[in-house]
Amino acid sequence: MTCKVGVIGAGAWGTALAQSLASDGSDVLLWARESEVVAEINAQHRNSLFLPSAGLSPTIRATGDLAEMAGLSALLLVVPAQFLASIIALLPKGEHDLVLCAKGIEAGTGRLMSDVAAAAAPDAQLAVLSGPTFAHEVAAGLPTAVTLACAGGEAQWDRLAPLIVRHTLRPYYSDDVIGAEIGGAVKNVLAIACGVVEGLNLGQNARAALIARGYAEMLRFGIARGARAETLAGLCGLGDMVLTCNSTSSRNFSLGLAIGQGQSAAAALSGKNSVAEGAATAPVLAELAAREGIDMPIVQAVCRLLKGDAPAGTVVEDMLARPLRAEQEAST
Ligand SMILES: NC(=O)C1=CN([C@@H]2O[C@H](COP(=O)(O)OP(=O)(O)OC[C@H]3O[C@@H](n4cnc5c(N)ncnc54)[C@H](O)[C@@H]3O)[C@@H](O)[C@H]2O)C=CC1
Ligand SMILES: O=C(CO)COP(=O)(O)O
Repeated sequence: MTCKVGVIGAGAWGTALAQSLASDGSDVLLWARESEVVAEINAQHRNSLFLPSAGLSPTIRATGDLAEMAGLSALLLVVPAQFLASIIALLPKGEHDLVLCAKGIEAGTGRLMSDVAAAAAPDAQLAVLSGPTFAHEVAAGLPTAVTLACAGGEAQWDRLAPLIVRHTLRPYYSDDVIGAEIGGAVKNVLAIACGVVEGLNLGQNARAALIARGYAEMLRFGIARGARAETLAGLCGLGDMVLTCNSTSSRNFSLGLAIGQGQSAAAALSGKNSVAEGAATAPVLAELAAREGIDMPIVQAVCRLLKGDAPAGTVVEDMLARPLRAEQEAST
């Protein structure tokens, strides 16, 4: 079978997406940065560094050479957000579909992933794949649904959906690329906050309040940037919050949990192979919100905790002391 789809980035999510694509016998080309990951996938059909739970299909071929991606119809970009610009600059140029799968905002520039990709690959057709998708569940073939937001509208969806859909991976169409990106980027920061609440043993009422008020922050930021509210209410926004704000399988939630239990963010993040995107996104998101006059107190509180400005208990006391306000103002 001819290979049509390439996956760039063999962390947990890129490996799981490759496994899903290969689940019907399709050939998949998977680029890994680490030579030992390339070797292990090709020889043993495993990725013990990033997704140790999964056995991989022999129709996944790993490579360390991005030039091999030339000529493929669609490339799924699954490197962490902070590395997207450097990797995309190395890709063969072309009019292929680039599907952005990282959830984050570029530190230093404040660019969304679609801004990064549009600048580096002006001829490519951009789409965003995002939703509630723990990698180990997708790799195990458990049912999962995602938003596939296509900048090129339905014509692009007609090309891409057949390449991505599988028995247990179900994409839903959207043309709201910005909404899909903002949902995924902001929920990672909110998942850190929910982990802190868990670490402090503040109870389930507090977590539910944080999810609802965090969603109001996501809406305010998203709408100010041109996202549609209904996109954020879907899989890539609220759907992904329901997953990651409630589970220690989330690296972002687990980071917050460690902070709530008294560890510094630096200690909780050190020595890890895996990424907690919210840690890099929170400061740049807070800065963008402040610059644009968008009220995001939970995001600001996460930033204080990541910087180590105050103990978690003090940050929570400050949140509780905020002036009362009307709930519905949150989404206006
Ligand atoms: N793991 C998951 O369940 C999901 C992850 N995502 C998103 O996918 C993106 C990738 O995350 P994971 O696959 O989980 O990563 P991971 O945490 O499993 O692995 C880290 C990745 O970073 C790469 N990396 C490290 N340094 C690099 C550098 N200098 N340049 C380029 N790449 C470098 C590694 O090669 C590896 O692919 C993130 O934006 C994450 O939010 C989205 C949905 C689900
Ligand atoms: O985005 C994810 C699931 O949708 C994965 O979340 P974490 O990056 O917090 O593990």
